[in-house]
Amino acid sequence: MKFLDLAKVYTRSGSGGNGCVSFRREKFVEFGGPDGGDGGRGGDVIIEAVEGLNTLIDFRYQQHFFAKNGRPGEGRARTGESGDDIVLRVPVGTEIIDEDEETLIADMTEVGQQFVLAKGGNGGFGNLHFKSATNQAPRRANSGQEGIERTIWLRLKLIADAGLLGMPNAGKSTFLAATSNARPKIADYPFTTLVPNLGVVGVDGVEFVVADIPGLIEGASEGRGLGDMFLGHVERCAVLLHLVDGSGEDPIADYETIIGELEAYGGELADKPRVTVLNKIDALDDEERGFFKEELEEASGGPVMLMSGVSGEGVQDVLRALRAEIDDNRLRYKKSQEEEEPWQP
Ligand SMILES: Nc1nc2c(ncn2[C@@H]2O[C@H](COP(=O)(O)OP(=O)(O)OP(=O)(O)O)[C@@H](O)[C@H]2O)c(=O)[nH]1
Ligand SMILES: [Mg+2]
Repeated sequence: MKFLDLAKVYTRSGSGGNGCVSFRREKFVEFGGPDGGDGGRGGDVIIEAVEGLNTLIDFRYQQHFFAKNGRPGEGRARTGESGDDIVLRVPVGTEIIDEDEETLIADMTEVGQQFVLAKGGNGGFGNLHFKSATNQAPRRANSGQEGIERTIWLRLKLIADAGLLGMPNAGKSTFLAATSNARPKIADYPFTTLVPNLGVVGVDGVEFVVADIPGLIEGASEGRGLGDMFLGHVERCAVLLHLVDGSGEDPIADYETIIGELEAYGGELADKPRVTVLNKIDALDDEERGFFKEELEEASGGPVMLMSGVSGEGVQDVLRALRAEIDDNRLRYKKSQEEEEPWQP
Protein backbone atom coordinates (compact mmCIF):
# COMPACT_ATOMS: atom_id res chain seq x y z
CA MET A 1 0.00 0.00 0.00
CA LYS A 2 1.43 3.31 -1.02
CA PHE A 3 0.19 6.82 -0.69
CA LEU A 4 0.34 8.15 -4.16
CA ASP A 5 0.00 11.58 -5.53
CA LEU A 6 -0.46 11.72 -9.29
CA ALA A 7 -0.57 14.52 -11.79
CA LYS A 8 -0.77 14.48 -15.55
CA VAL A 9 1.07 17.24 -17.35
CA TYR A 10 1.38 18.27 -20.97
CA THR A 11 4.69 19.62 -22.14
CA ARG A 12 6.21 20.85 -25.36
CA SER A 13 9.72 21.95 -26.11
CA GLY A 14 10.24 25.04 -28.22
CA SER A 15 10.58 24.85 -32.00
CA GLY A 16 13.75 26.11 -33.57
CA GLY A 17 13.59 29.41 -35.42
CA ASN A 18 13.74 29.38 -39.22
CA GLY A 19 16.92 30.13 -41.06
CA CYS A 20 16.99 33.38 -42.98
CA VAL A 21 17.54 34.12 -46.69
CA SER A 22 19.29 37.42 -47.05
CA PHE A 23 22.02 39.05 -49.15
CA ARG A 24 24.56 41.59 -48.16
CA ARG A 25 23.68 45.10 -49.26
CA GLU A 26 26.44 47.61 -49.21
CA LYS A 27 27.20 50.80 -51.05
CA PHE A 28 29.27 50.13 -54.17
CA VAL A 29 28.82 46.35 -53.88
CA GLU A 30 26.39 45.24 -56.50
CA PHE A 31 26.10 41.56 -55.69
CA GLY A 32 26.60 41.06 -51.96
CA GLY A 33 27.04 37.48 -50.82
CA PRO A 34 24.48 35.57 -48.73
CA ASP A 35 24.29 36.66 -45.11
CA GLY A 36 21.10 34.97 -43.73
CA GLY A 37 21.70 33.78 -40.17
CA ASP A 38 20.56 30.56 -38.56
CA GLY A 39 17.42 30.30 -36.46
CA GLY A 40 17.73 30.13 -32.67
CA ARG A 41 17.28 26.92 -30.70
CA GLY A 42 13.95 26.16 -29.09
CA GLY A 43 13.85 25.89 -25.30
CA ASP A 44 14.08 22.52 -23.54
CA VAL A 45 11.54 21.05 -21.13
CA ILE A 46 13.46 20.39 -17.94
CA ILE A 47 12.33 18.71 -14.76
CA GLU A 48 14.10 19.66 -11.57
CA ALA A 49 13.81 18.18 -8.09
CA VAL A 50 13.64 20.91 -5.48
CA GLU A 51 13.57 21.18 -1.74
CA GLY A 52 10.56 22.29 0.22
CA LEU A 53 7.82 20.62 -1.82
CA ASN A 54 6.09 17.51 -0.56
CA THR A 55 3.10 17.12 -2.84
CA LEU A 56 2.22 17.51 -6.50
CA ILE A 57 -0.67 19.78 -5.69
CA ASP A 58 0.66 22.66 -7.80
CA PHE A 59 0.23 20.52 -10.90
CA ARG A 60 -3.50 20.40 -10.35
CA TYR A 61 -3.58 24.10 -11.15
CA GLN A 62 -1.03 24.26 -13.91
CA GLN A 63 -0.88 21.34 -16.30
CA HIS A 64 0.59 22.81 -19.47
CA PHE A 65 4.25 23.62 -19.76
CA PHE A 66 5.56 25.00 -23.03
CA ALA A 67 9.11 26.10 -23.62
CA LYS A 68 9.64 29.15 -25.86
CA ASN A 69 10.36 28.91 -29.56
CA GLY A 70 13.65 30.07 -31.00
CA ARG A 71 13.61 33.31 -33.02
CA PRO A 72 14.30 33.25 -36.77
CA GLY A 73 17.72 34.13 -38.08
CA GLU A 74 18.29 37.56 -39.56
CA GLY A 75 20.40 39.29 -42.17
CA ARG A 76 24.01 40.25 -41.52
CA ALA A 77 24.58 36.67 -40.37
CA ARG A 78 22.71 37.19 -37.13
CA THR A 79 21.59 34.01 -35.38
CA GLY A 80 18.10 34.15 -33.91
CA GLU A 81 17.74 34.27 -30.16
CA SER A 82 17.26 30.91 -28.40
CA GLY A 83 13.92 30.20 -26.76
CA ASP A 84 13.84 29.99 -22.96
CA ASP A 85 13.71 26.57 -21.36
CA ILE A 86 10.80 25.73 -19.13
CA VAL A 87 11.52 24.11 -15.79
CA LEU A 88 9.01 21.99 -13.91
CA ARG A 89 9.86 22.02 -10.22
CA VAL A 90 8.89 18.77 -8.52
CA PRO A 91 9.36 17.35 -5.04
CA VAL A 92 12.25 15.01 -4.41
CA GLY A 93 10.98 11.45 -4.89
CA THR A 94 8.87 12.23 -7.94
CA GLU A 95 8.84 9.62 -10.67
CA ILE A 96 8.34 10.63 -14.27
CA ILE A 97 6.18 8.16 -16.16
CA ASP A 98 5.58 8.08 -19.88
CA GLU A 99 1.90 8.50 -20.58
CA ASP A 100 1.72 6.14 -23.54
CA GLU A 101 4.06 3.36 -22.55
CA GLU A 102 3.61 3.70 -18.82
CA THR A 103 7.33 3.28 -18.39
CA LEU A 104 9.52 5.04 -15.90
CA ILE A 105 11.43 7.77 -17.66
CA ALA A 106 13.24 9.26 -14.70
CA ASP A 107 13.35 9.10 -10.95
CA MET A 108 14.00 12.41 -9.26
CA THR A 109 15.80 11.37 -6.12
CA GLU A 110 18.09 14.26 -5.23
CA VAL A 111 17.68 17.95 -4.63
CA GLY A 112 18.97 19.83 -7.65
CA GLN A 113 18.74 16.85 -10.00
CA GLN A 114 17.72 17.90 -13.50
CA PHE A 115 16.29 15.84 -16.29
CA VAL A 116 15.77 17.03 -19.84
CA LEU A 117 12.42 15.65 -20.87
CA ALA A 118 12.32 17.16 -24.33
CA LYS A 119 15.04 19.01 -26.15
CA GLY A 120 14.16 22.13 -28.03
CA GLY A 121 14.26 21.99 -31.81
CA ASN A 122 17.41 23.11 -33.63
CA GLY A 123 17.25 26.35 -35.51
CA GLY A 124 17.25 26.11 -39.31
CA PHE A 125 20.37 27.09 -41.26
CA GLY A 126 20.31 30.46 -42.96
CA ASN A 127 21.41 30.78 -46.57
CA LEU A 128 24.88 31.82 -45.48
CA HIS A 129 25.37 28.24 -44.45
CA PHE A 130 24.66 26.94 -47.93
CA LYS A 131 27.25 29.06 -49.70
CA SER A 132 29.70 26.87 -51.59
CA ALA A 133 32.22 27.00 -54.40
CA THR A 134 29.56 26.11 -56.91
CA ASN A 135 26.80 28.20 -55.40
CA GLN A 136 27.83 31.66 -54.33
CA ALA A 137 24.30 32.95 -53.92
CA PRO A 138 22.06 30.23 -52.46
CA ARG A 139 18.43 31.20 -51.96
CA ARG A 140 17.89 28.32 -49.65
CA ALA A 141 17.38 28.20 -45.86
CA ASN A 142 16.08 25.53 -43.49
CA SER A 143 13.01 25.70 -41.35
CA GLY A 144 13.54 25.28 -37.65
CA GLN A 145 12.99 21.84 -36.18
CA GLU A 146 9.60 21.36 -34.50
CA GLY A 147 9.41 21.16 -30.72
CA ILE A 148 8.48 17.83 -29.13
CA GLU A 149 5.22 17.22 -27.31
CA ARG A 150 5.31 14.90 -24.32
CA THR A 151 2.53 14.01 -21.95
CA ILE A 152 3.71 12.50 -18.72
CA TRP A 153 2.53 11.42 -15.32
CA LEU A 154 4.26 12.71 -12.26
CA ARG A 155 4.01 10.19 -9.47
CA LEU A 156 5.03 10.78 -5.91
CA LYS A 157 4.99 8.45 -2.99
CA LEU A 158 3.89 10.76 -0.26
CA ILE A 159 5.24 10.75 3.18
CA ALA A 160 2.59 12.01 5.49
CA ASP A 161 3.68 14.60 8.01
CA ALA A 162 0.91 13.80 10.44
CA GLY A 163 -0.92 10.52 10.98
CA LEU A 164 -4.40 10.29 12.44
CA LEU A 165 -4.93 7.77 15.18
CA GLY A 166 -8.09 6.75 16.92
CA MET A 167 -10.69 4.09 17.42
CA PRO A 168 -13.15 3.41 14.60
CA ASN A 169 -15.70 6.23 14.45
CA ALA A 170 -13.52 8.68 16.37
CA GLY A 171 -14.06 11.25 13.63
CA LYS A 172 -10.75 10.99 11.80
CA SER A 173 -12.15 11.14 8.30
CA THR A 174 -14.49 13.96 9.25
CA PHE A 175 -11.54 15.96 10.51
CA LEU A 176 -9.57 15.34 7.32
CA ALA A 177 -12.50 16.31 5.12
CA ALA A 178 -13.08 19.49 7.11
CA THR A 179 -9.47 20.63 7.00
CA SER A 180 -8.07 19.44 3.69
CA ASN A 181 -8.65 18.87 0.02
CA ALA A 182 -9.29 15.17 0.65
CA ARG A 183 -12.80 13.79 0.38
CA PRO A 184 -12.75 10.66 2.48
CA LYS A 185 -15.78 8.50 2.99
CA ILE A 186 -17.57 9.28 6.22
CA ALA A 187 -20.18 7.15 7.88
CA ASP A 188 -21.50 6.34 11.30
CA TYR A 189 -20.28 2.78 11.19
CA PRO A 190 -16.77 1.65 12.01
CA PHE A 191 -14.09 0.93 9.40
CA THR A 192 -15.46 3.34 6.87
CA THR A 193 -11.94 4.08 5.87
CA LEU A 194 -10.57 1.01 4.14
CA VAL A 195 -7.58 2.58 2.52
CA PRO A 196 -5.56 5.45 3.85
CA ASN A 197 -6.59 8.85 2.65
CA LEU A 198 -4.21 11.71 2.36
CA GLY A 199 -5.08 15.33 2.61
CA VAL A 200 -3.04 18.45 2.22
CA VAL A 201 -3.84 20.75 5.08
CA GLY A 202 -2.99 24.42 5.22
CA VAL A 203 -2.55 26.56 8.30
CA ASP A 204 -0.99 30.02 8.50
CA GLY A 205 0.28 29.71 4.96
CA VAL A 206 2.08 26.41 5.47
CA GLU A 207 0.95 23.12 3.98
CA PHE A 208 1.46 19.65 5.31
CA VAL A 209 0.18 16.18 4.56
CA VAL A 210 -2.17 14.34 6.91
CA ALA A 211 -2.91 10.65 6.56
CA ASP A 212 -6.23 9.25 7.63
CA ILE A 213 -5.89 5.59 8.39
CA PRO A 214 -8.48 3.01 9.27
CA GLY A 215 -9.49 2.95 12.91
CA LEU A 216 -7.37 0.94 15.26
CA ILE A 217 -8.94 -1.59 17.51
CA GLU A 218 -7.63 -3.68 20.31
CA GLY A 219 -5.32 -6.29 18.85
CA ALA A 220 -4.49 -4.20 15.79
CA SER A 221 -0.78 -4.56 16.47
CA GLU A 222 -1.22 -8.34 16.20
CA GLY A 223 -3.04 -8.05 12.93
CA ARG A 224 -6.62 -7.71 14.04
CA GLY A 225 -8.81 -5.26 12.17
CA LEU A 226 -7.30 -3.13 9.49
CA GLY A 227 -5.14 -0.87 11.53
CA ASP A 228 -1.91 -2.81 11.64
CA MET A 229 -1.49 -2.74 7.88
CA PHE A 230 -1.22 0.97 8.17
CA LEU A 231 0.69 1.45 11.36
CA GLY A 232 3.84 1.05 9.32
CA HIS A 233 2.94 4.13 7.35
CA VAL A 234 2.41 6.35 10.33
CA GLU A 235 5.81 5.28 11.49
CA ARG A 236 7.29 7.81 9.10
CA CYS A 237 5.09 10.71 10.18
CA ALA A 238 6.54 13.54 12.19
CA VAL A 239 3.60 13.64 14.56
CA LEU A 240 0.55 11.59 15.43
CA LEU A 241 -2.84 13.13 16.03
CA HIS A 242 -4.79 10.99 18.42
CA LEU A 243 -8.52 11.66 18.29
CA VAL A 244 -10.62 10.45 21.19
CA ASP A 245 -14.36 10.33 20.68
CA GLY A 246 -15.76 12.39 23.55
CA SER A 247 -19.26 11.14 22.86
CA GLY A 248 -18.22 7.51 23.10
CA GLU A 249 -19.10 5.19 25.95
CA ASP A 250 -15.75 5.35 27.66
CA PRO A 251 -13.30 7.83 26.12
CA ILE A 252 -10.57 7.05 28.62
CA ALA A 253 -10.70 3.32 27.90
CA ASP A 254 -10.61 4.11 24.16
CA TYR A 255 -7.56 6.24 24.74
CA GLU A 256 -5.81 3.47 26.66
CA THR A 257 -6.63 0.93 23.96
CA ILE A 258 -4.88 2.95 21.27
CA ILE A 259 -1.86 3.67 23.44
CA GLY A 260 -1.67 -0.04 24.27
CA GLU A 261 -1.61 -0.84 20.55
CA LEU A 262 1.10 1.69 19.88
CA GLU A 263 3.27 0.23 22.59
CA ALA A 264 2.62 -3.32 21.46
CA TYR A 265 3.52 -2.41 17.89
CA GLY A 266 7.00 -1.56 19.06
CA GLY A 267 9.60 0.48 17.28
CA GLU A 268 9.55 4.17 17.88
CA LEU A 269 5.86 4.61 17.34
CA ALA A 270 4.96 5.05 20.98
CA ASP A 271 7.66 7.68 21.45
CA LYS A 272 6.63 9.73 18.47
CA PRO A 273 5.37 13.24 19.25
CA ARG A 274 1.65 13.10 19.76
CA VAL A 275 -1.16 15.62 19.95
CA THR A 276 -4.06 14.29 21.96
CA VAL A 277 -7.49 15.68 21.23
CA LEU A 278 -10.89 15.17 22.79
CA ASN A 279 -13.12 15.22 19.72
CA LYS A 280 -16.86 15.72 19.15
CA ILE A 281 -17.14 18.27 21.93
CA ASP A 282 -20.23 19.68 20.23
CA ALA A 283 -21.98 16.71 21.77
CA LEU A 284 -20.72 17.50 25.29
CA ASP A 285 -21.75 20.09 27.85
CA ASP A 286 -19.20 22.16 29.75
CA GLU A 287 -19.07 19.81 32.67
CA GLU A 288 -18.40 16.77 30.50
CA ARG A 289 -15.75 18.63 28.55
CA GLY A 290 -13.93 19.57 31.73
CA PHE A 291 -14.24 16.12 33.19
CA PHE A 292 -12.89 14.20 30.20
CA LYS A 293 -10.16 16.71 29.53
CA GLU A 294 -8.89 16.31 33.06
CA GLU A 295 -9.13 12.51 32.97
CA LEU A 296 -7.33 12.34 29.63
CA GLU A 297 -4.61 14.67 30.78
CA GLU A 298 -4.03 12.45 33.71
CA ALA A 299 -3.95 9.33 31.55
CA SER A 300 -1.66 10.85 28.94
CA GLY A 301 0.51 12.91 31.24
CA GLY A 302 0.31 15.83 28.83
CA PRO A 303 -2.02 18.53 27.58
CA VAL A 304 -5.26 17.59 25.83
CA MET A 305 -6.96 19.82 23.28
CA LEU A 306 -10.68 20.11 22.68
CA MET A 307 -12.16 19.98 19.20
CA SER A 308 -15.19 19.32 17.08
CA GLY A 309 -14.54 18.29 13.51
CA VAL A 310 -18.19 18.97 12.77
CA SER A 311 -18.65 22.45 14.26
CA GLY A 312 -15.05 23.48 13.63
CA GLU A 313 -14.46 24.52 17.22
CA GLY A 314 -10.82 24.13 18.19
CA VAL A 315 -9.78 22.84 14.77
CA GLN A 316 -7.39 25.69 13.93
CA ASP A 317 -5.62 25.33 17.26
CA VAL A 318 -5.13 21.63 16.62
CA LEU A 319 -3.68 22.36 13.18
CA ARG A 320 -1.28 24.88 14.69
CA ALA A 321 -0.16 22.39 17.30
CA LEU A 322 0.50 19.83 14.56
CA ARG A 323 2.38 22.34 12.51
CA ALA A 324 4.63 23.25 15.41
CA GLU A 325 5.54 19.59 15.93
CA ILE A 326 6.12 19.07 12.23
CA ASP A 327 8.40 22.09 11.96
CA ASP A 328 10.42 20.81 14.87
CA ASN A 329 10.54 17.35 13.51
CA ARG A 330 11.39 18.18 9.92
CA LEU A 331 14.51 19.86 11.17
CA ARG A 332 15.39 16.85 13.19
CA TYR A 333 14.65 14.58 10.24
CA LYS A 334 16.89 16.56 7.96
CA LYS A 335 19.69 16.44 10.47
CA SER A 336 19.55 12.71 10.85
CA GLN A 337 19.55 12.32 7.07
CA GLU A 338 22.66 14.43 6.79
CA GLU A 339 24.39 12.27 9.31
CA GLU A 340 23.63 9.14 7.35
CA GLU A 341 26.32 7.48 5.27
CA PRO A 342 26.02 8.43 1.62
CA TRP A 343 24.25 5.79 -0.34
CA GLN A 344 26.49 3.51 -2.43
CA PRO A 345 25.28 1.46 -5.35
N1 LIG B 1 -21.17 15.09 16.93
C1 LIG B 1 -20.09 14.87 16.20
N2 LIG B 1 -20.04 13.81 15.39
C2 LIG B 1 -18.93 13.60 14.65
C3 LIG B 1 -17.80 14.49 14.73
N3 LIG B 1 -16.86 14.03 13.90
C4 LIG B 1 -17.35 12.91 13.31
N4 LIG B 1 -18.59 12.66 13.76
C5 LIG B 1 -19.46 11.54 13.35
O1 LIG B 1 -18.88 10.33 13.76
C6 LIG B 1 -19.08 9.31 12.79
C7 LIG B 1 -17.77 8.69 12.36
O2 LIG B 1 -17.00 9.67 11.70
P1 LIG B 1 -15.79 9.30 10.75
O3 LIG B 1 -15.13 10.60 10.42
O4 LIG B 1 -16.21 8.44 9.63
O5 LIG B 1 -14.91 8.44 11.76
P2 LIG B 1 -13.52 7.67 11.49
O6 LIG B 1 -12.69 7.84 12.68
O7 LIG B 1 -12.93 8.11 10.20
O8 LIG B 1 -14.01 6.18 11.40
P3 LIG B 1 -13.27 4.92 10.72
O9 LIG B 1 -12.87 5.31 9.34
O10 LIG B 1 -14.30 3.88 10.73
O11 LIG B 1 -12.12 4.58 11.58
C8 LIG B 1 -19.87 9.97 11.66
O12 LIG B 1 -21.23 9.73 11.84
C9 LIG B 1 -19.57 11.44 11.84
O13 LIG B 1 -20.60 12.26 11.36
C10 LIG B 1 -17.90 15.62 15.62
O14 LIG B 1 -17.00 16.46 15.76
N5 LIG B 1 -19.06 15.75 16.33
MG1 LIG C 1 -12.50 7.04 8.57
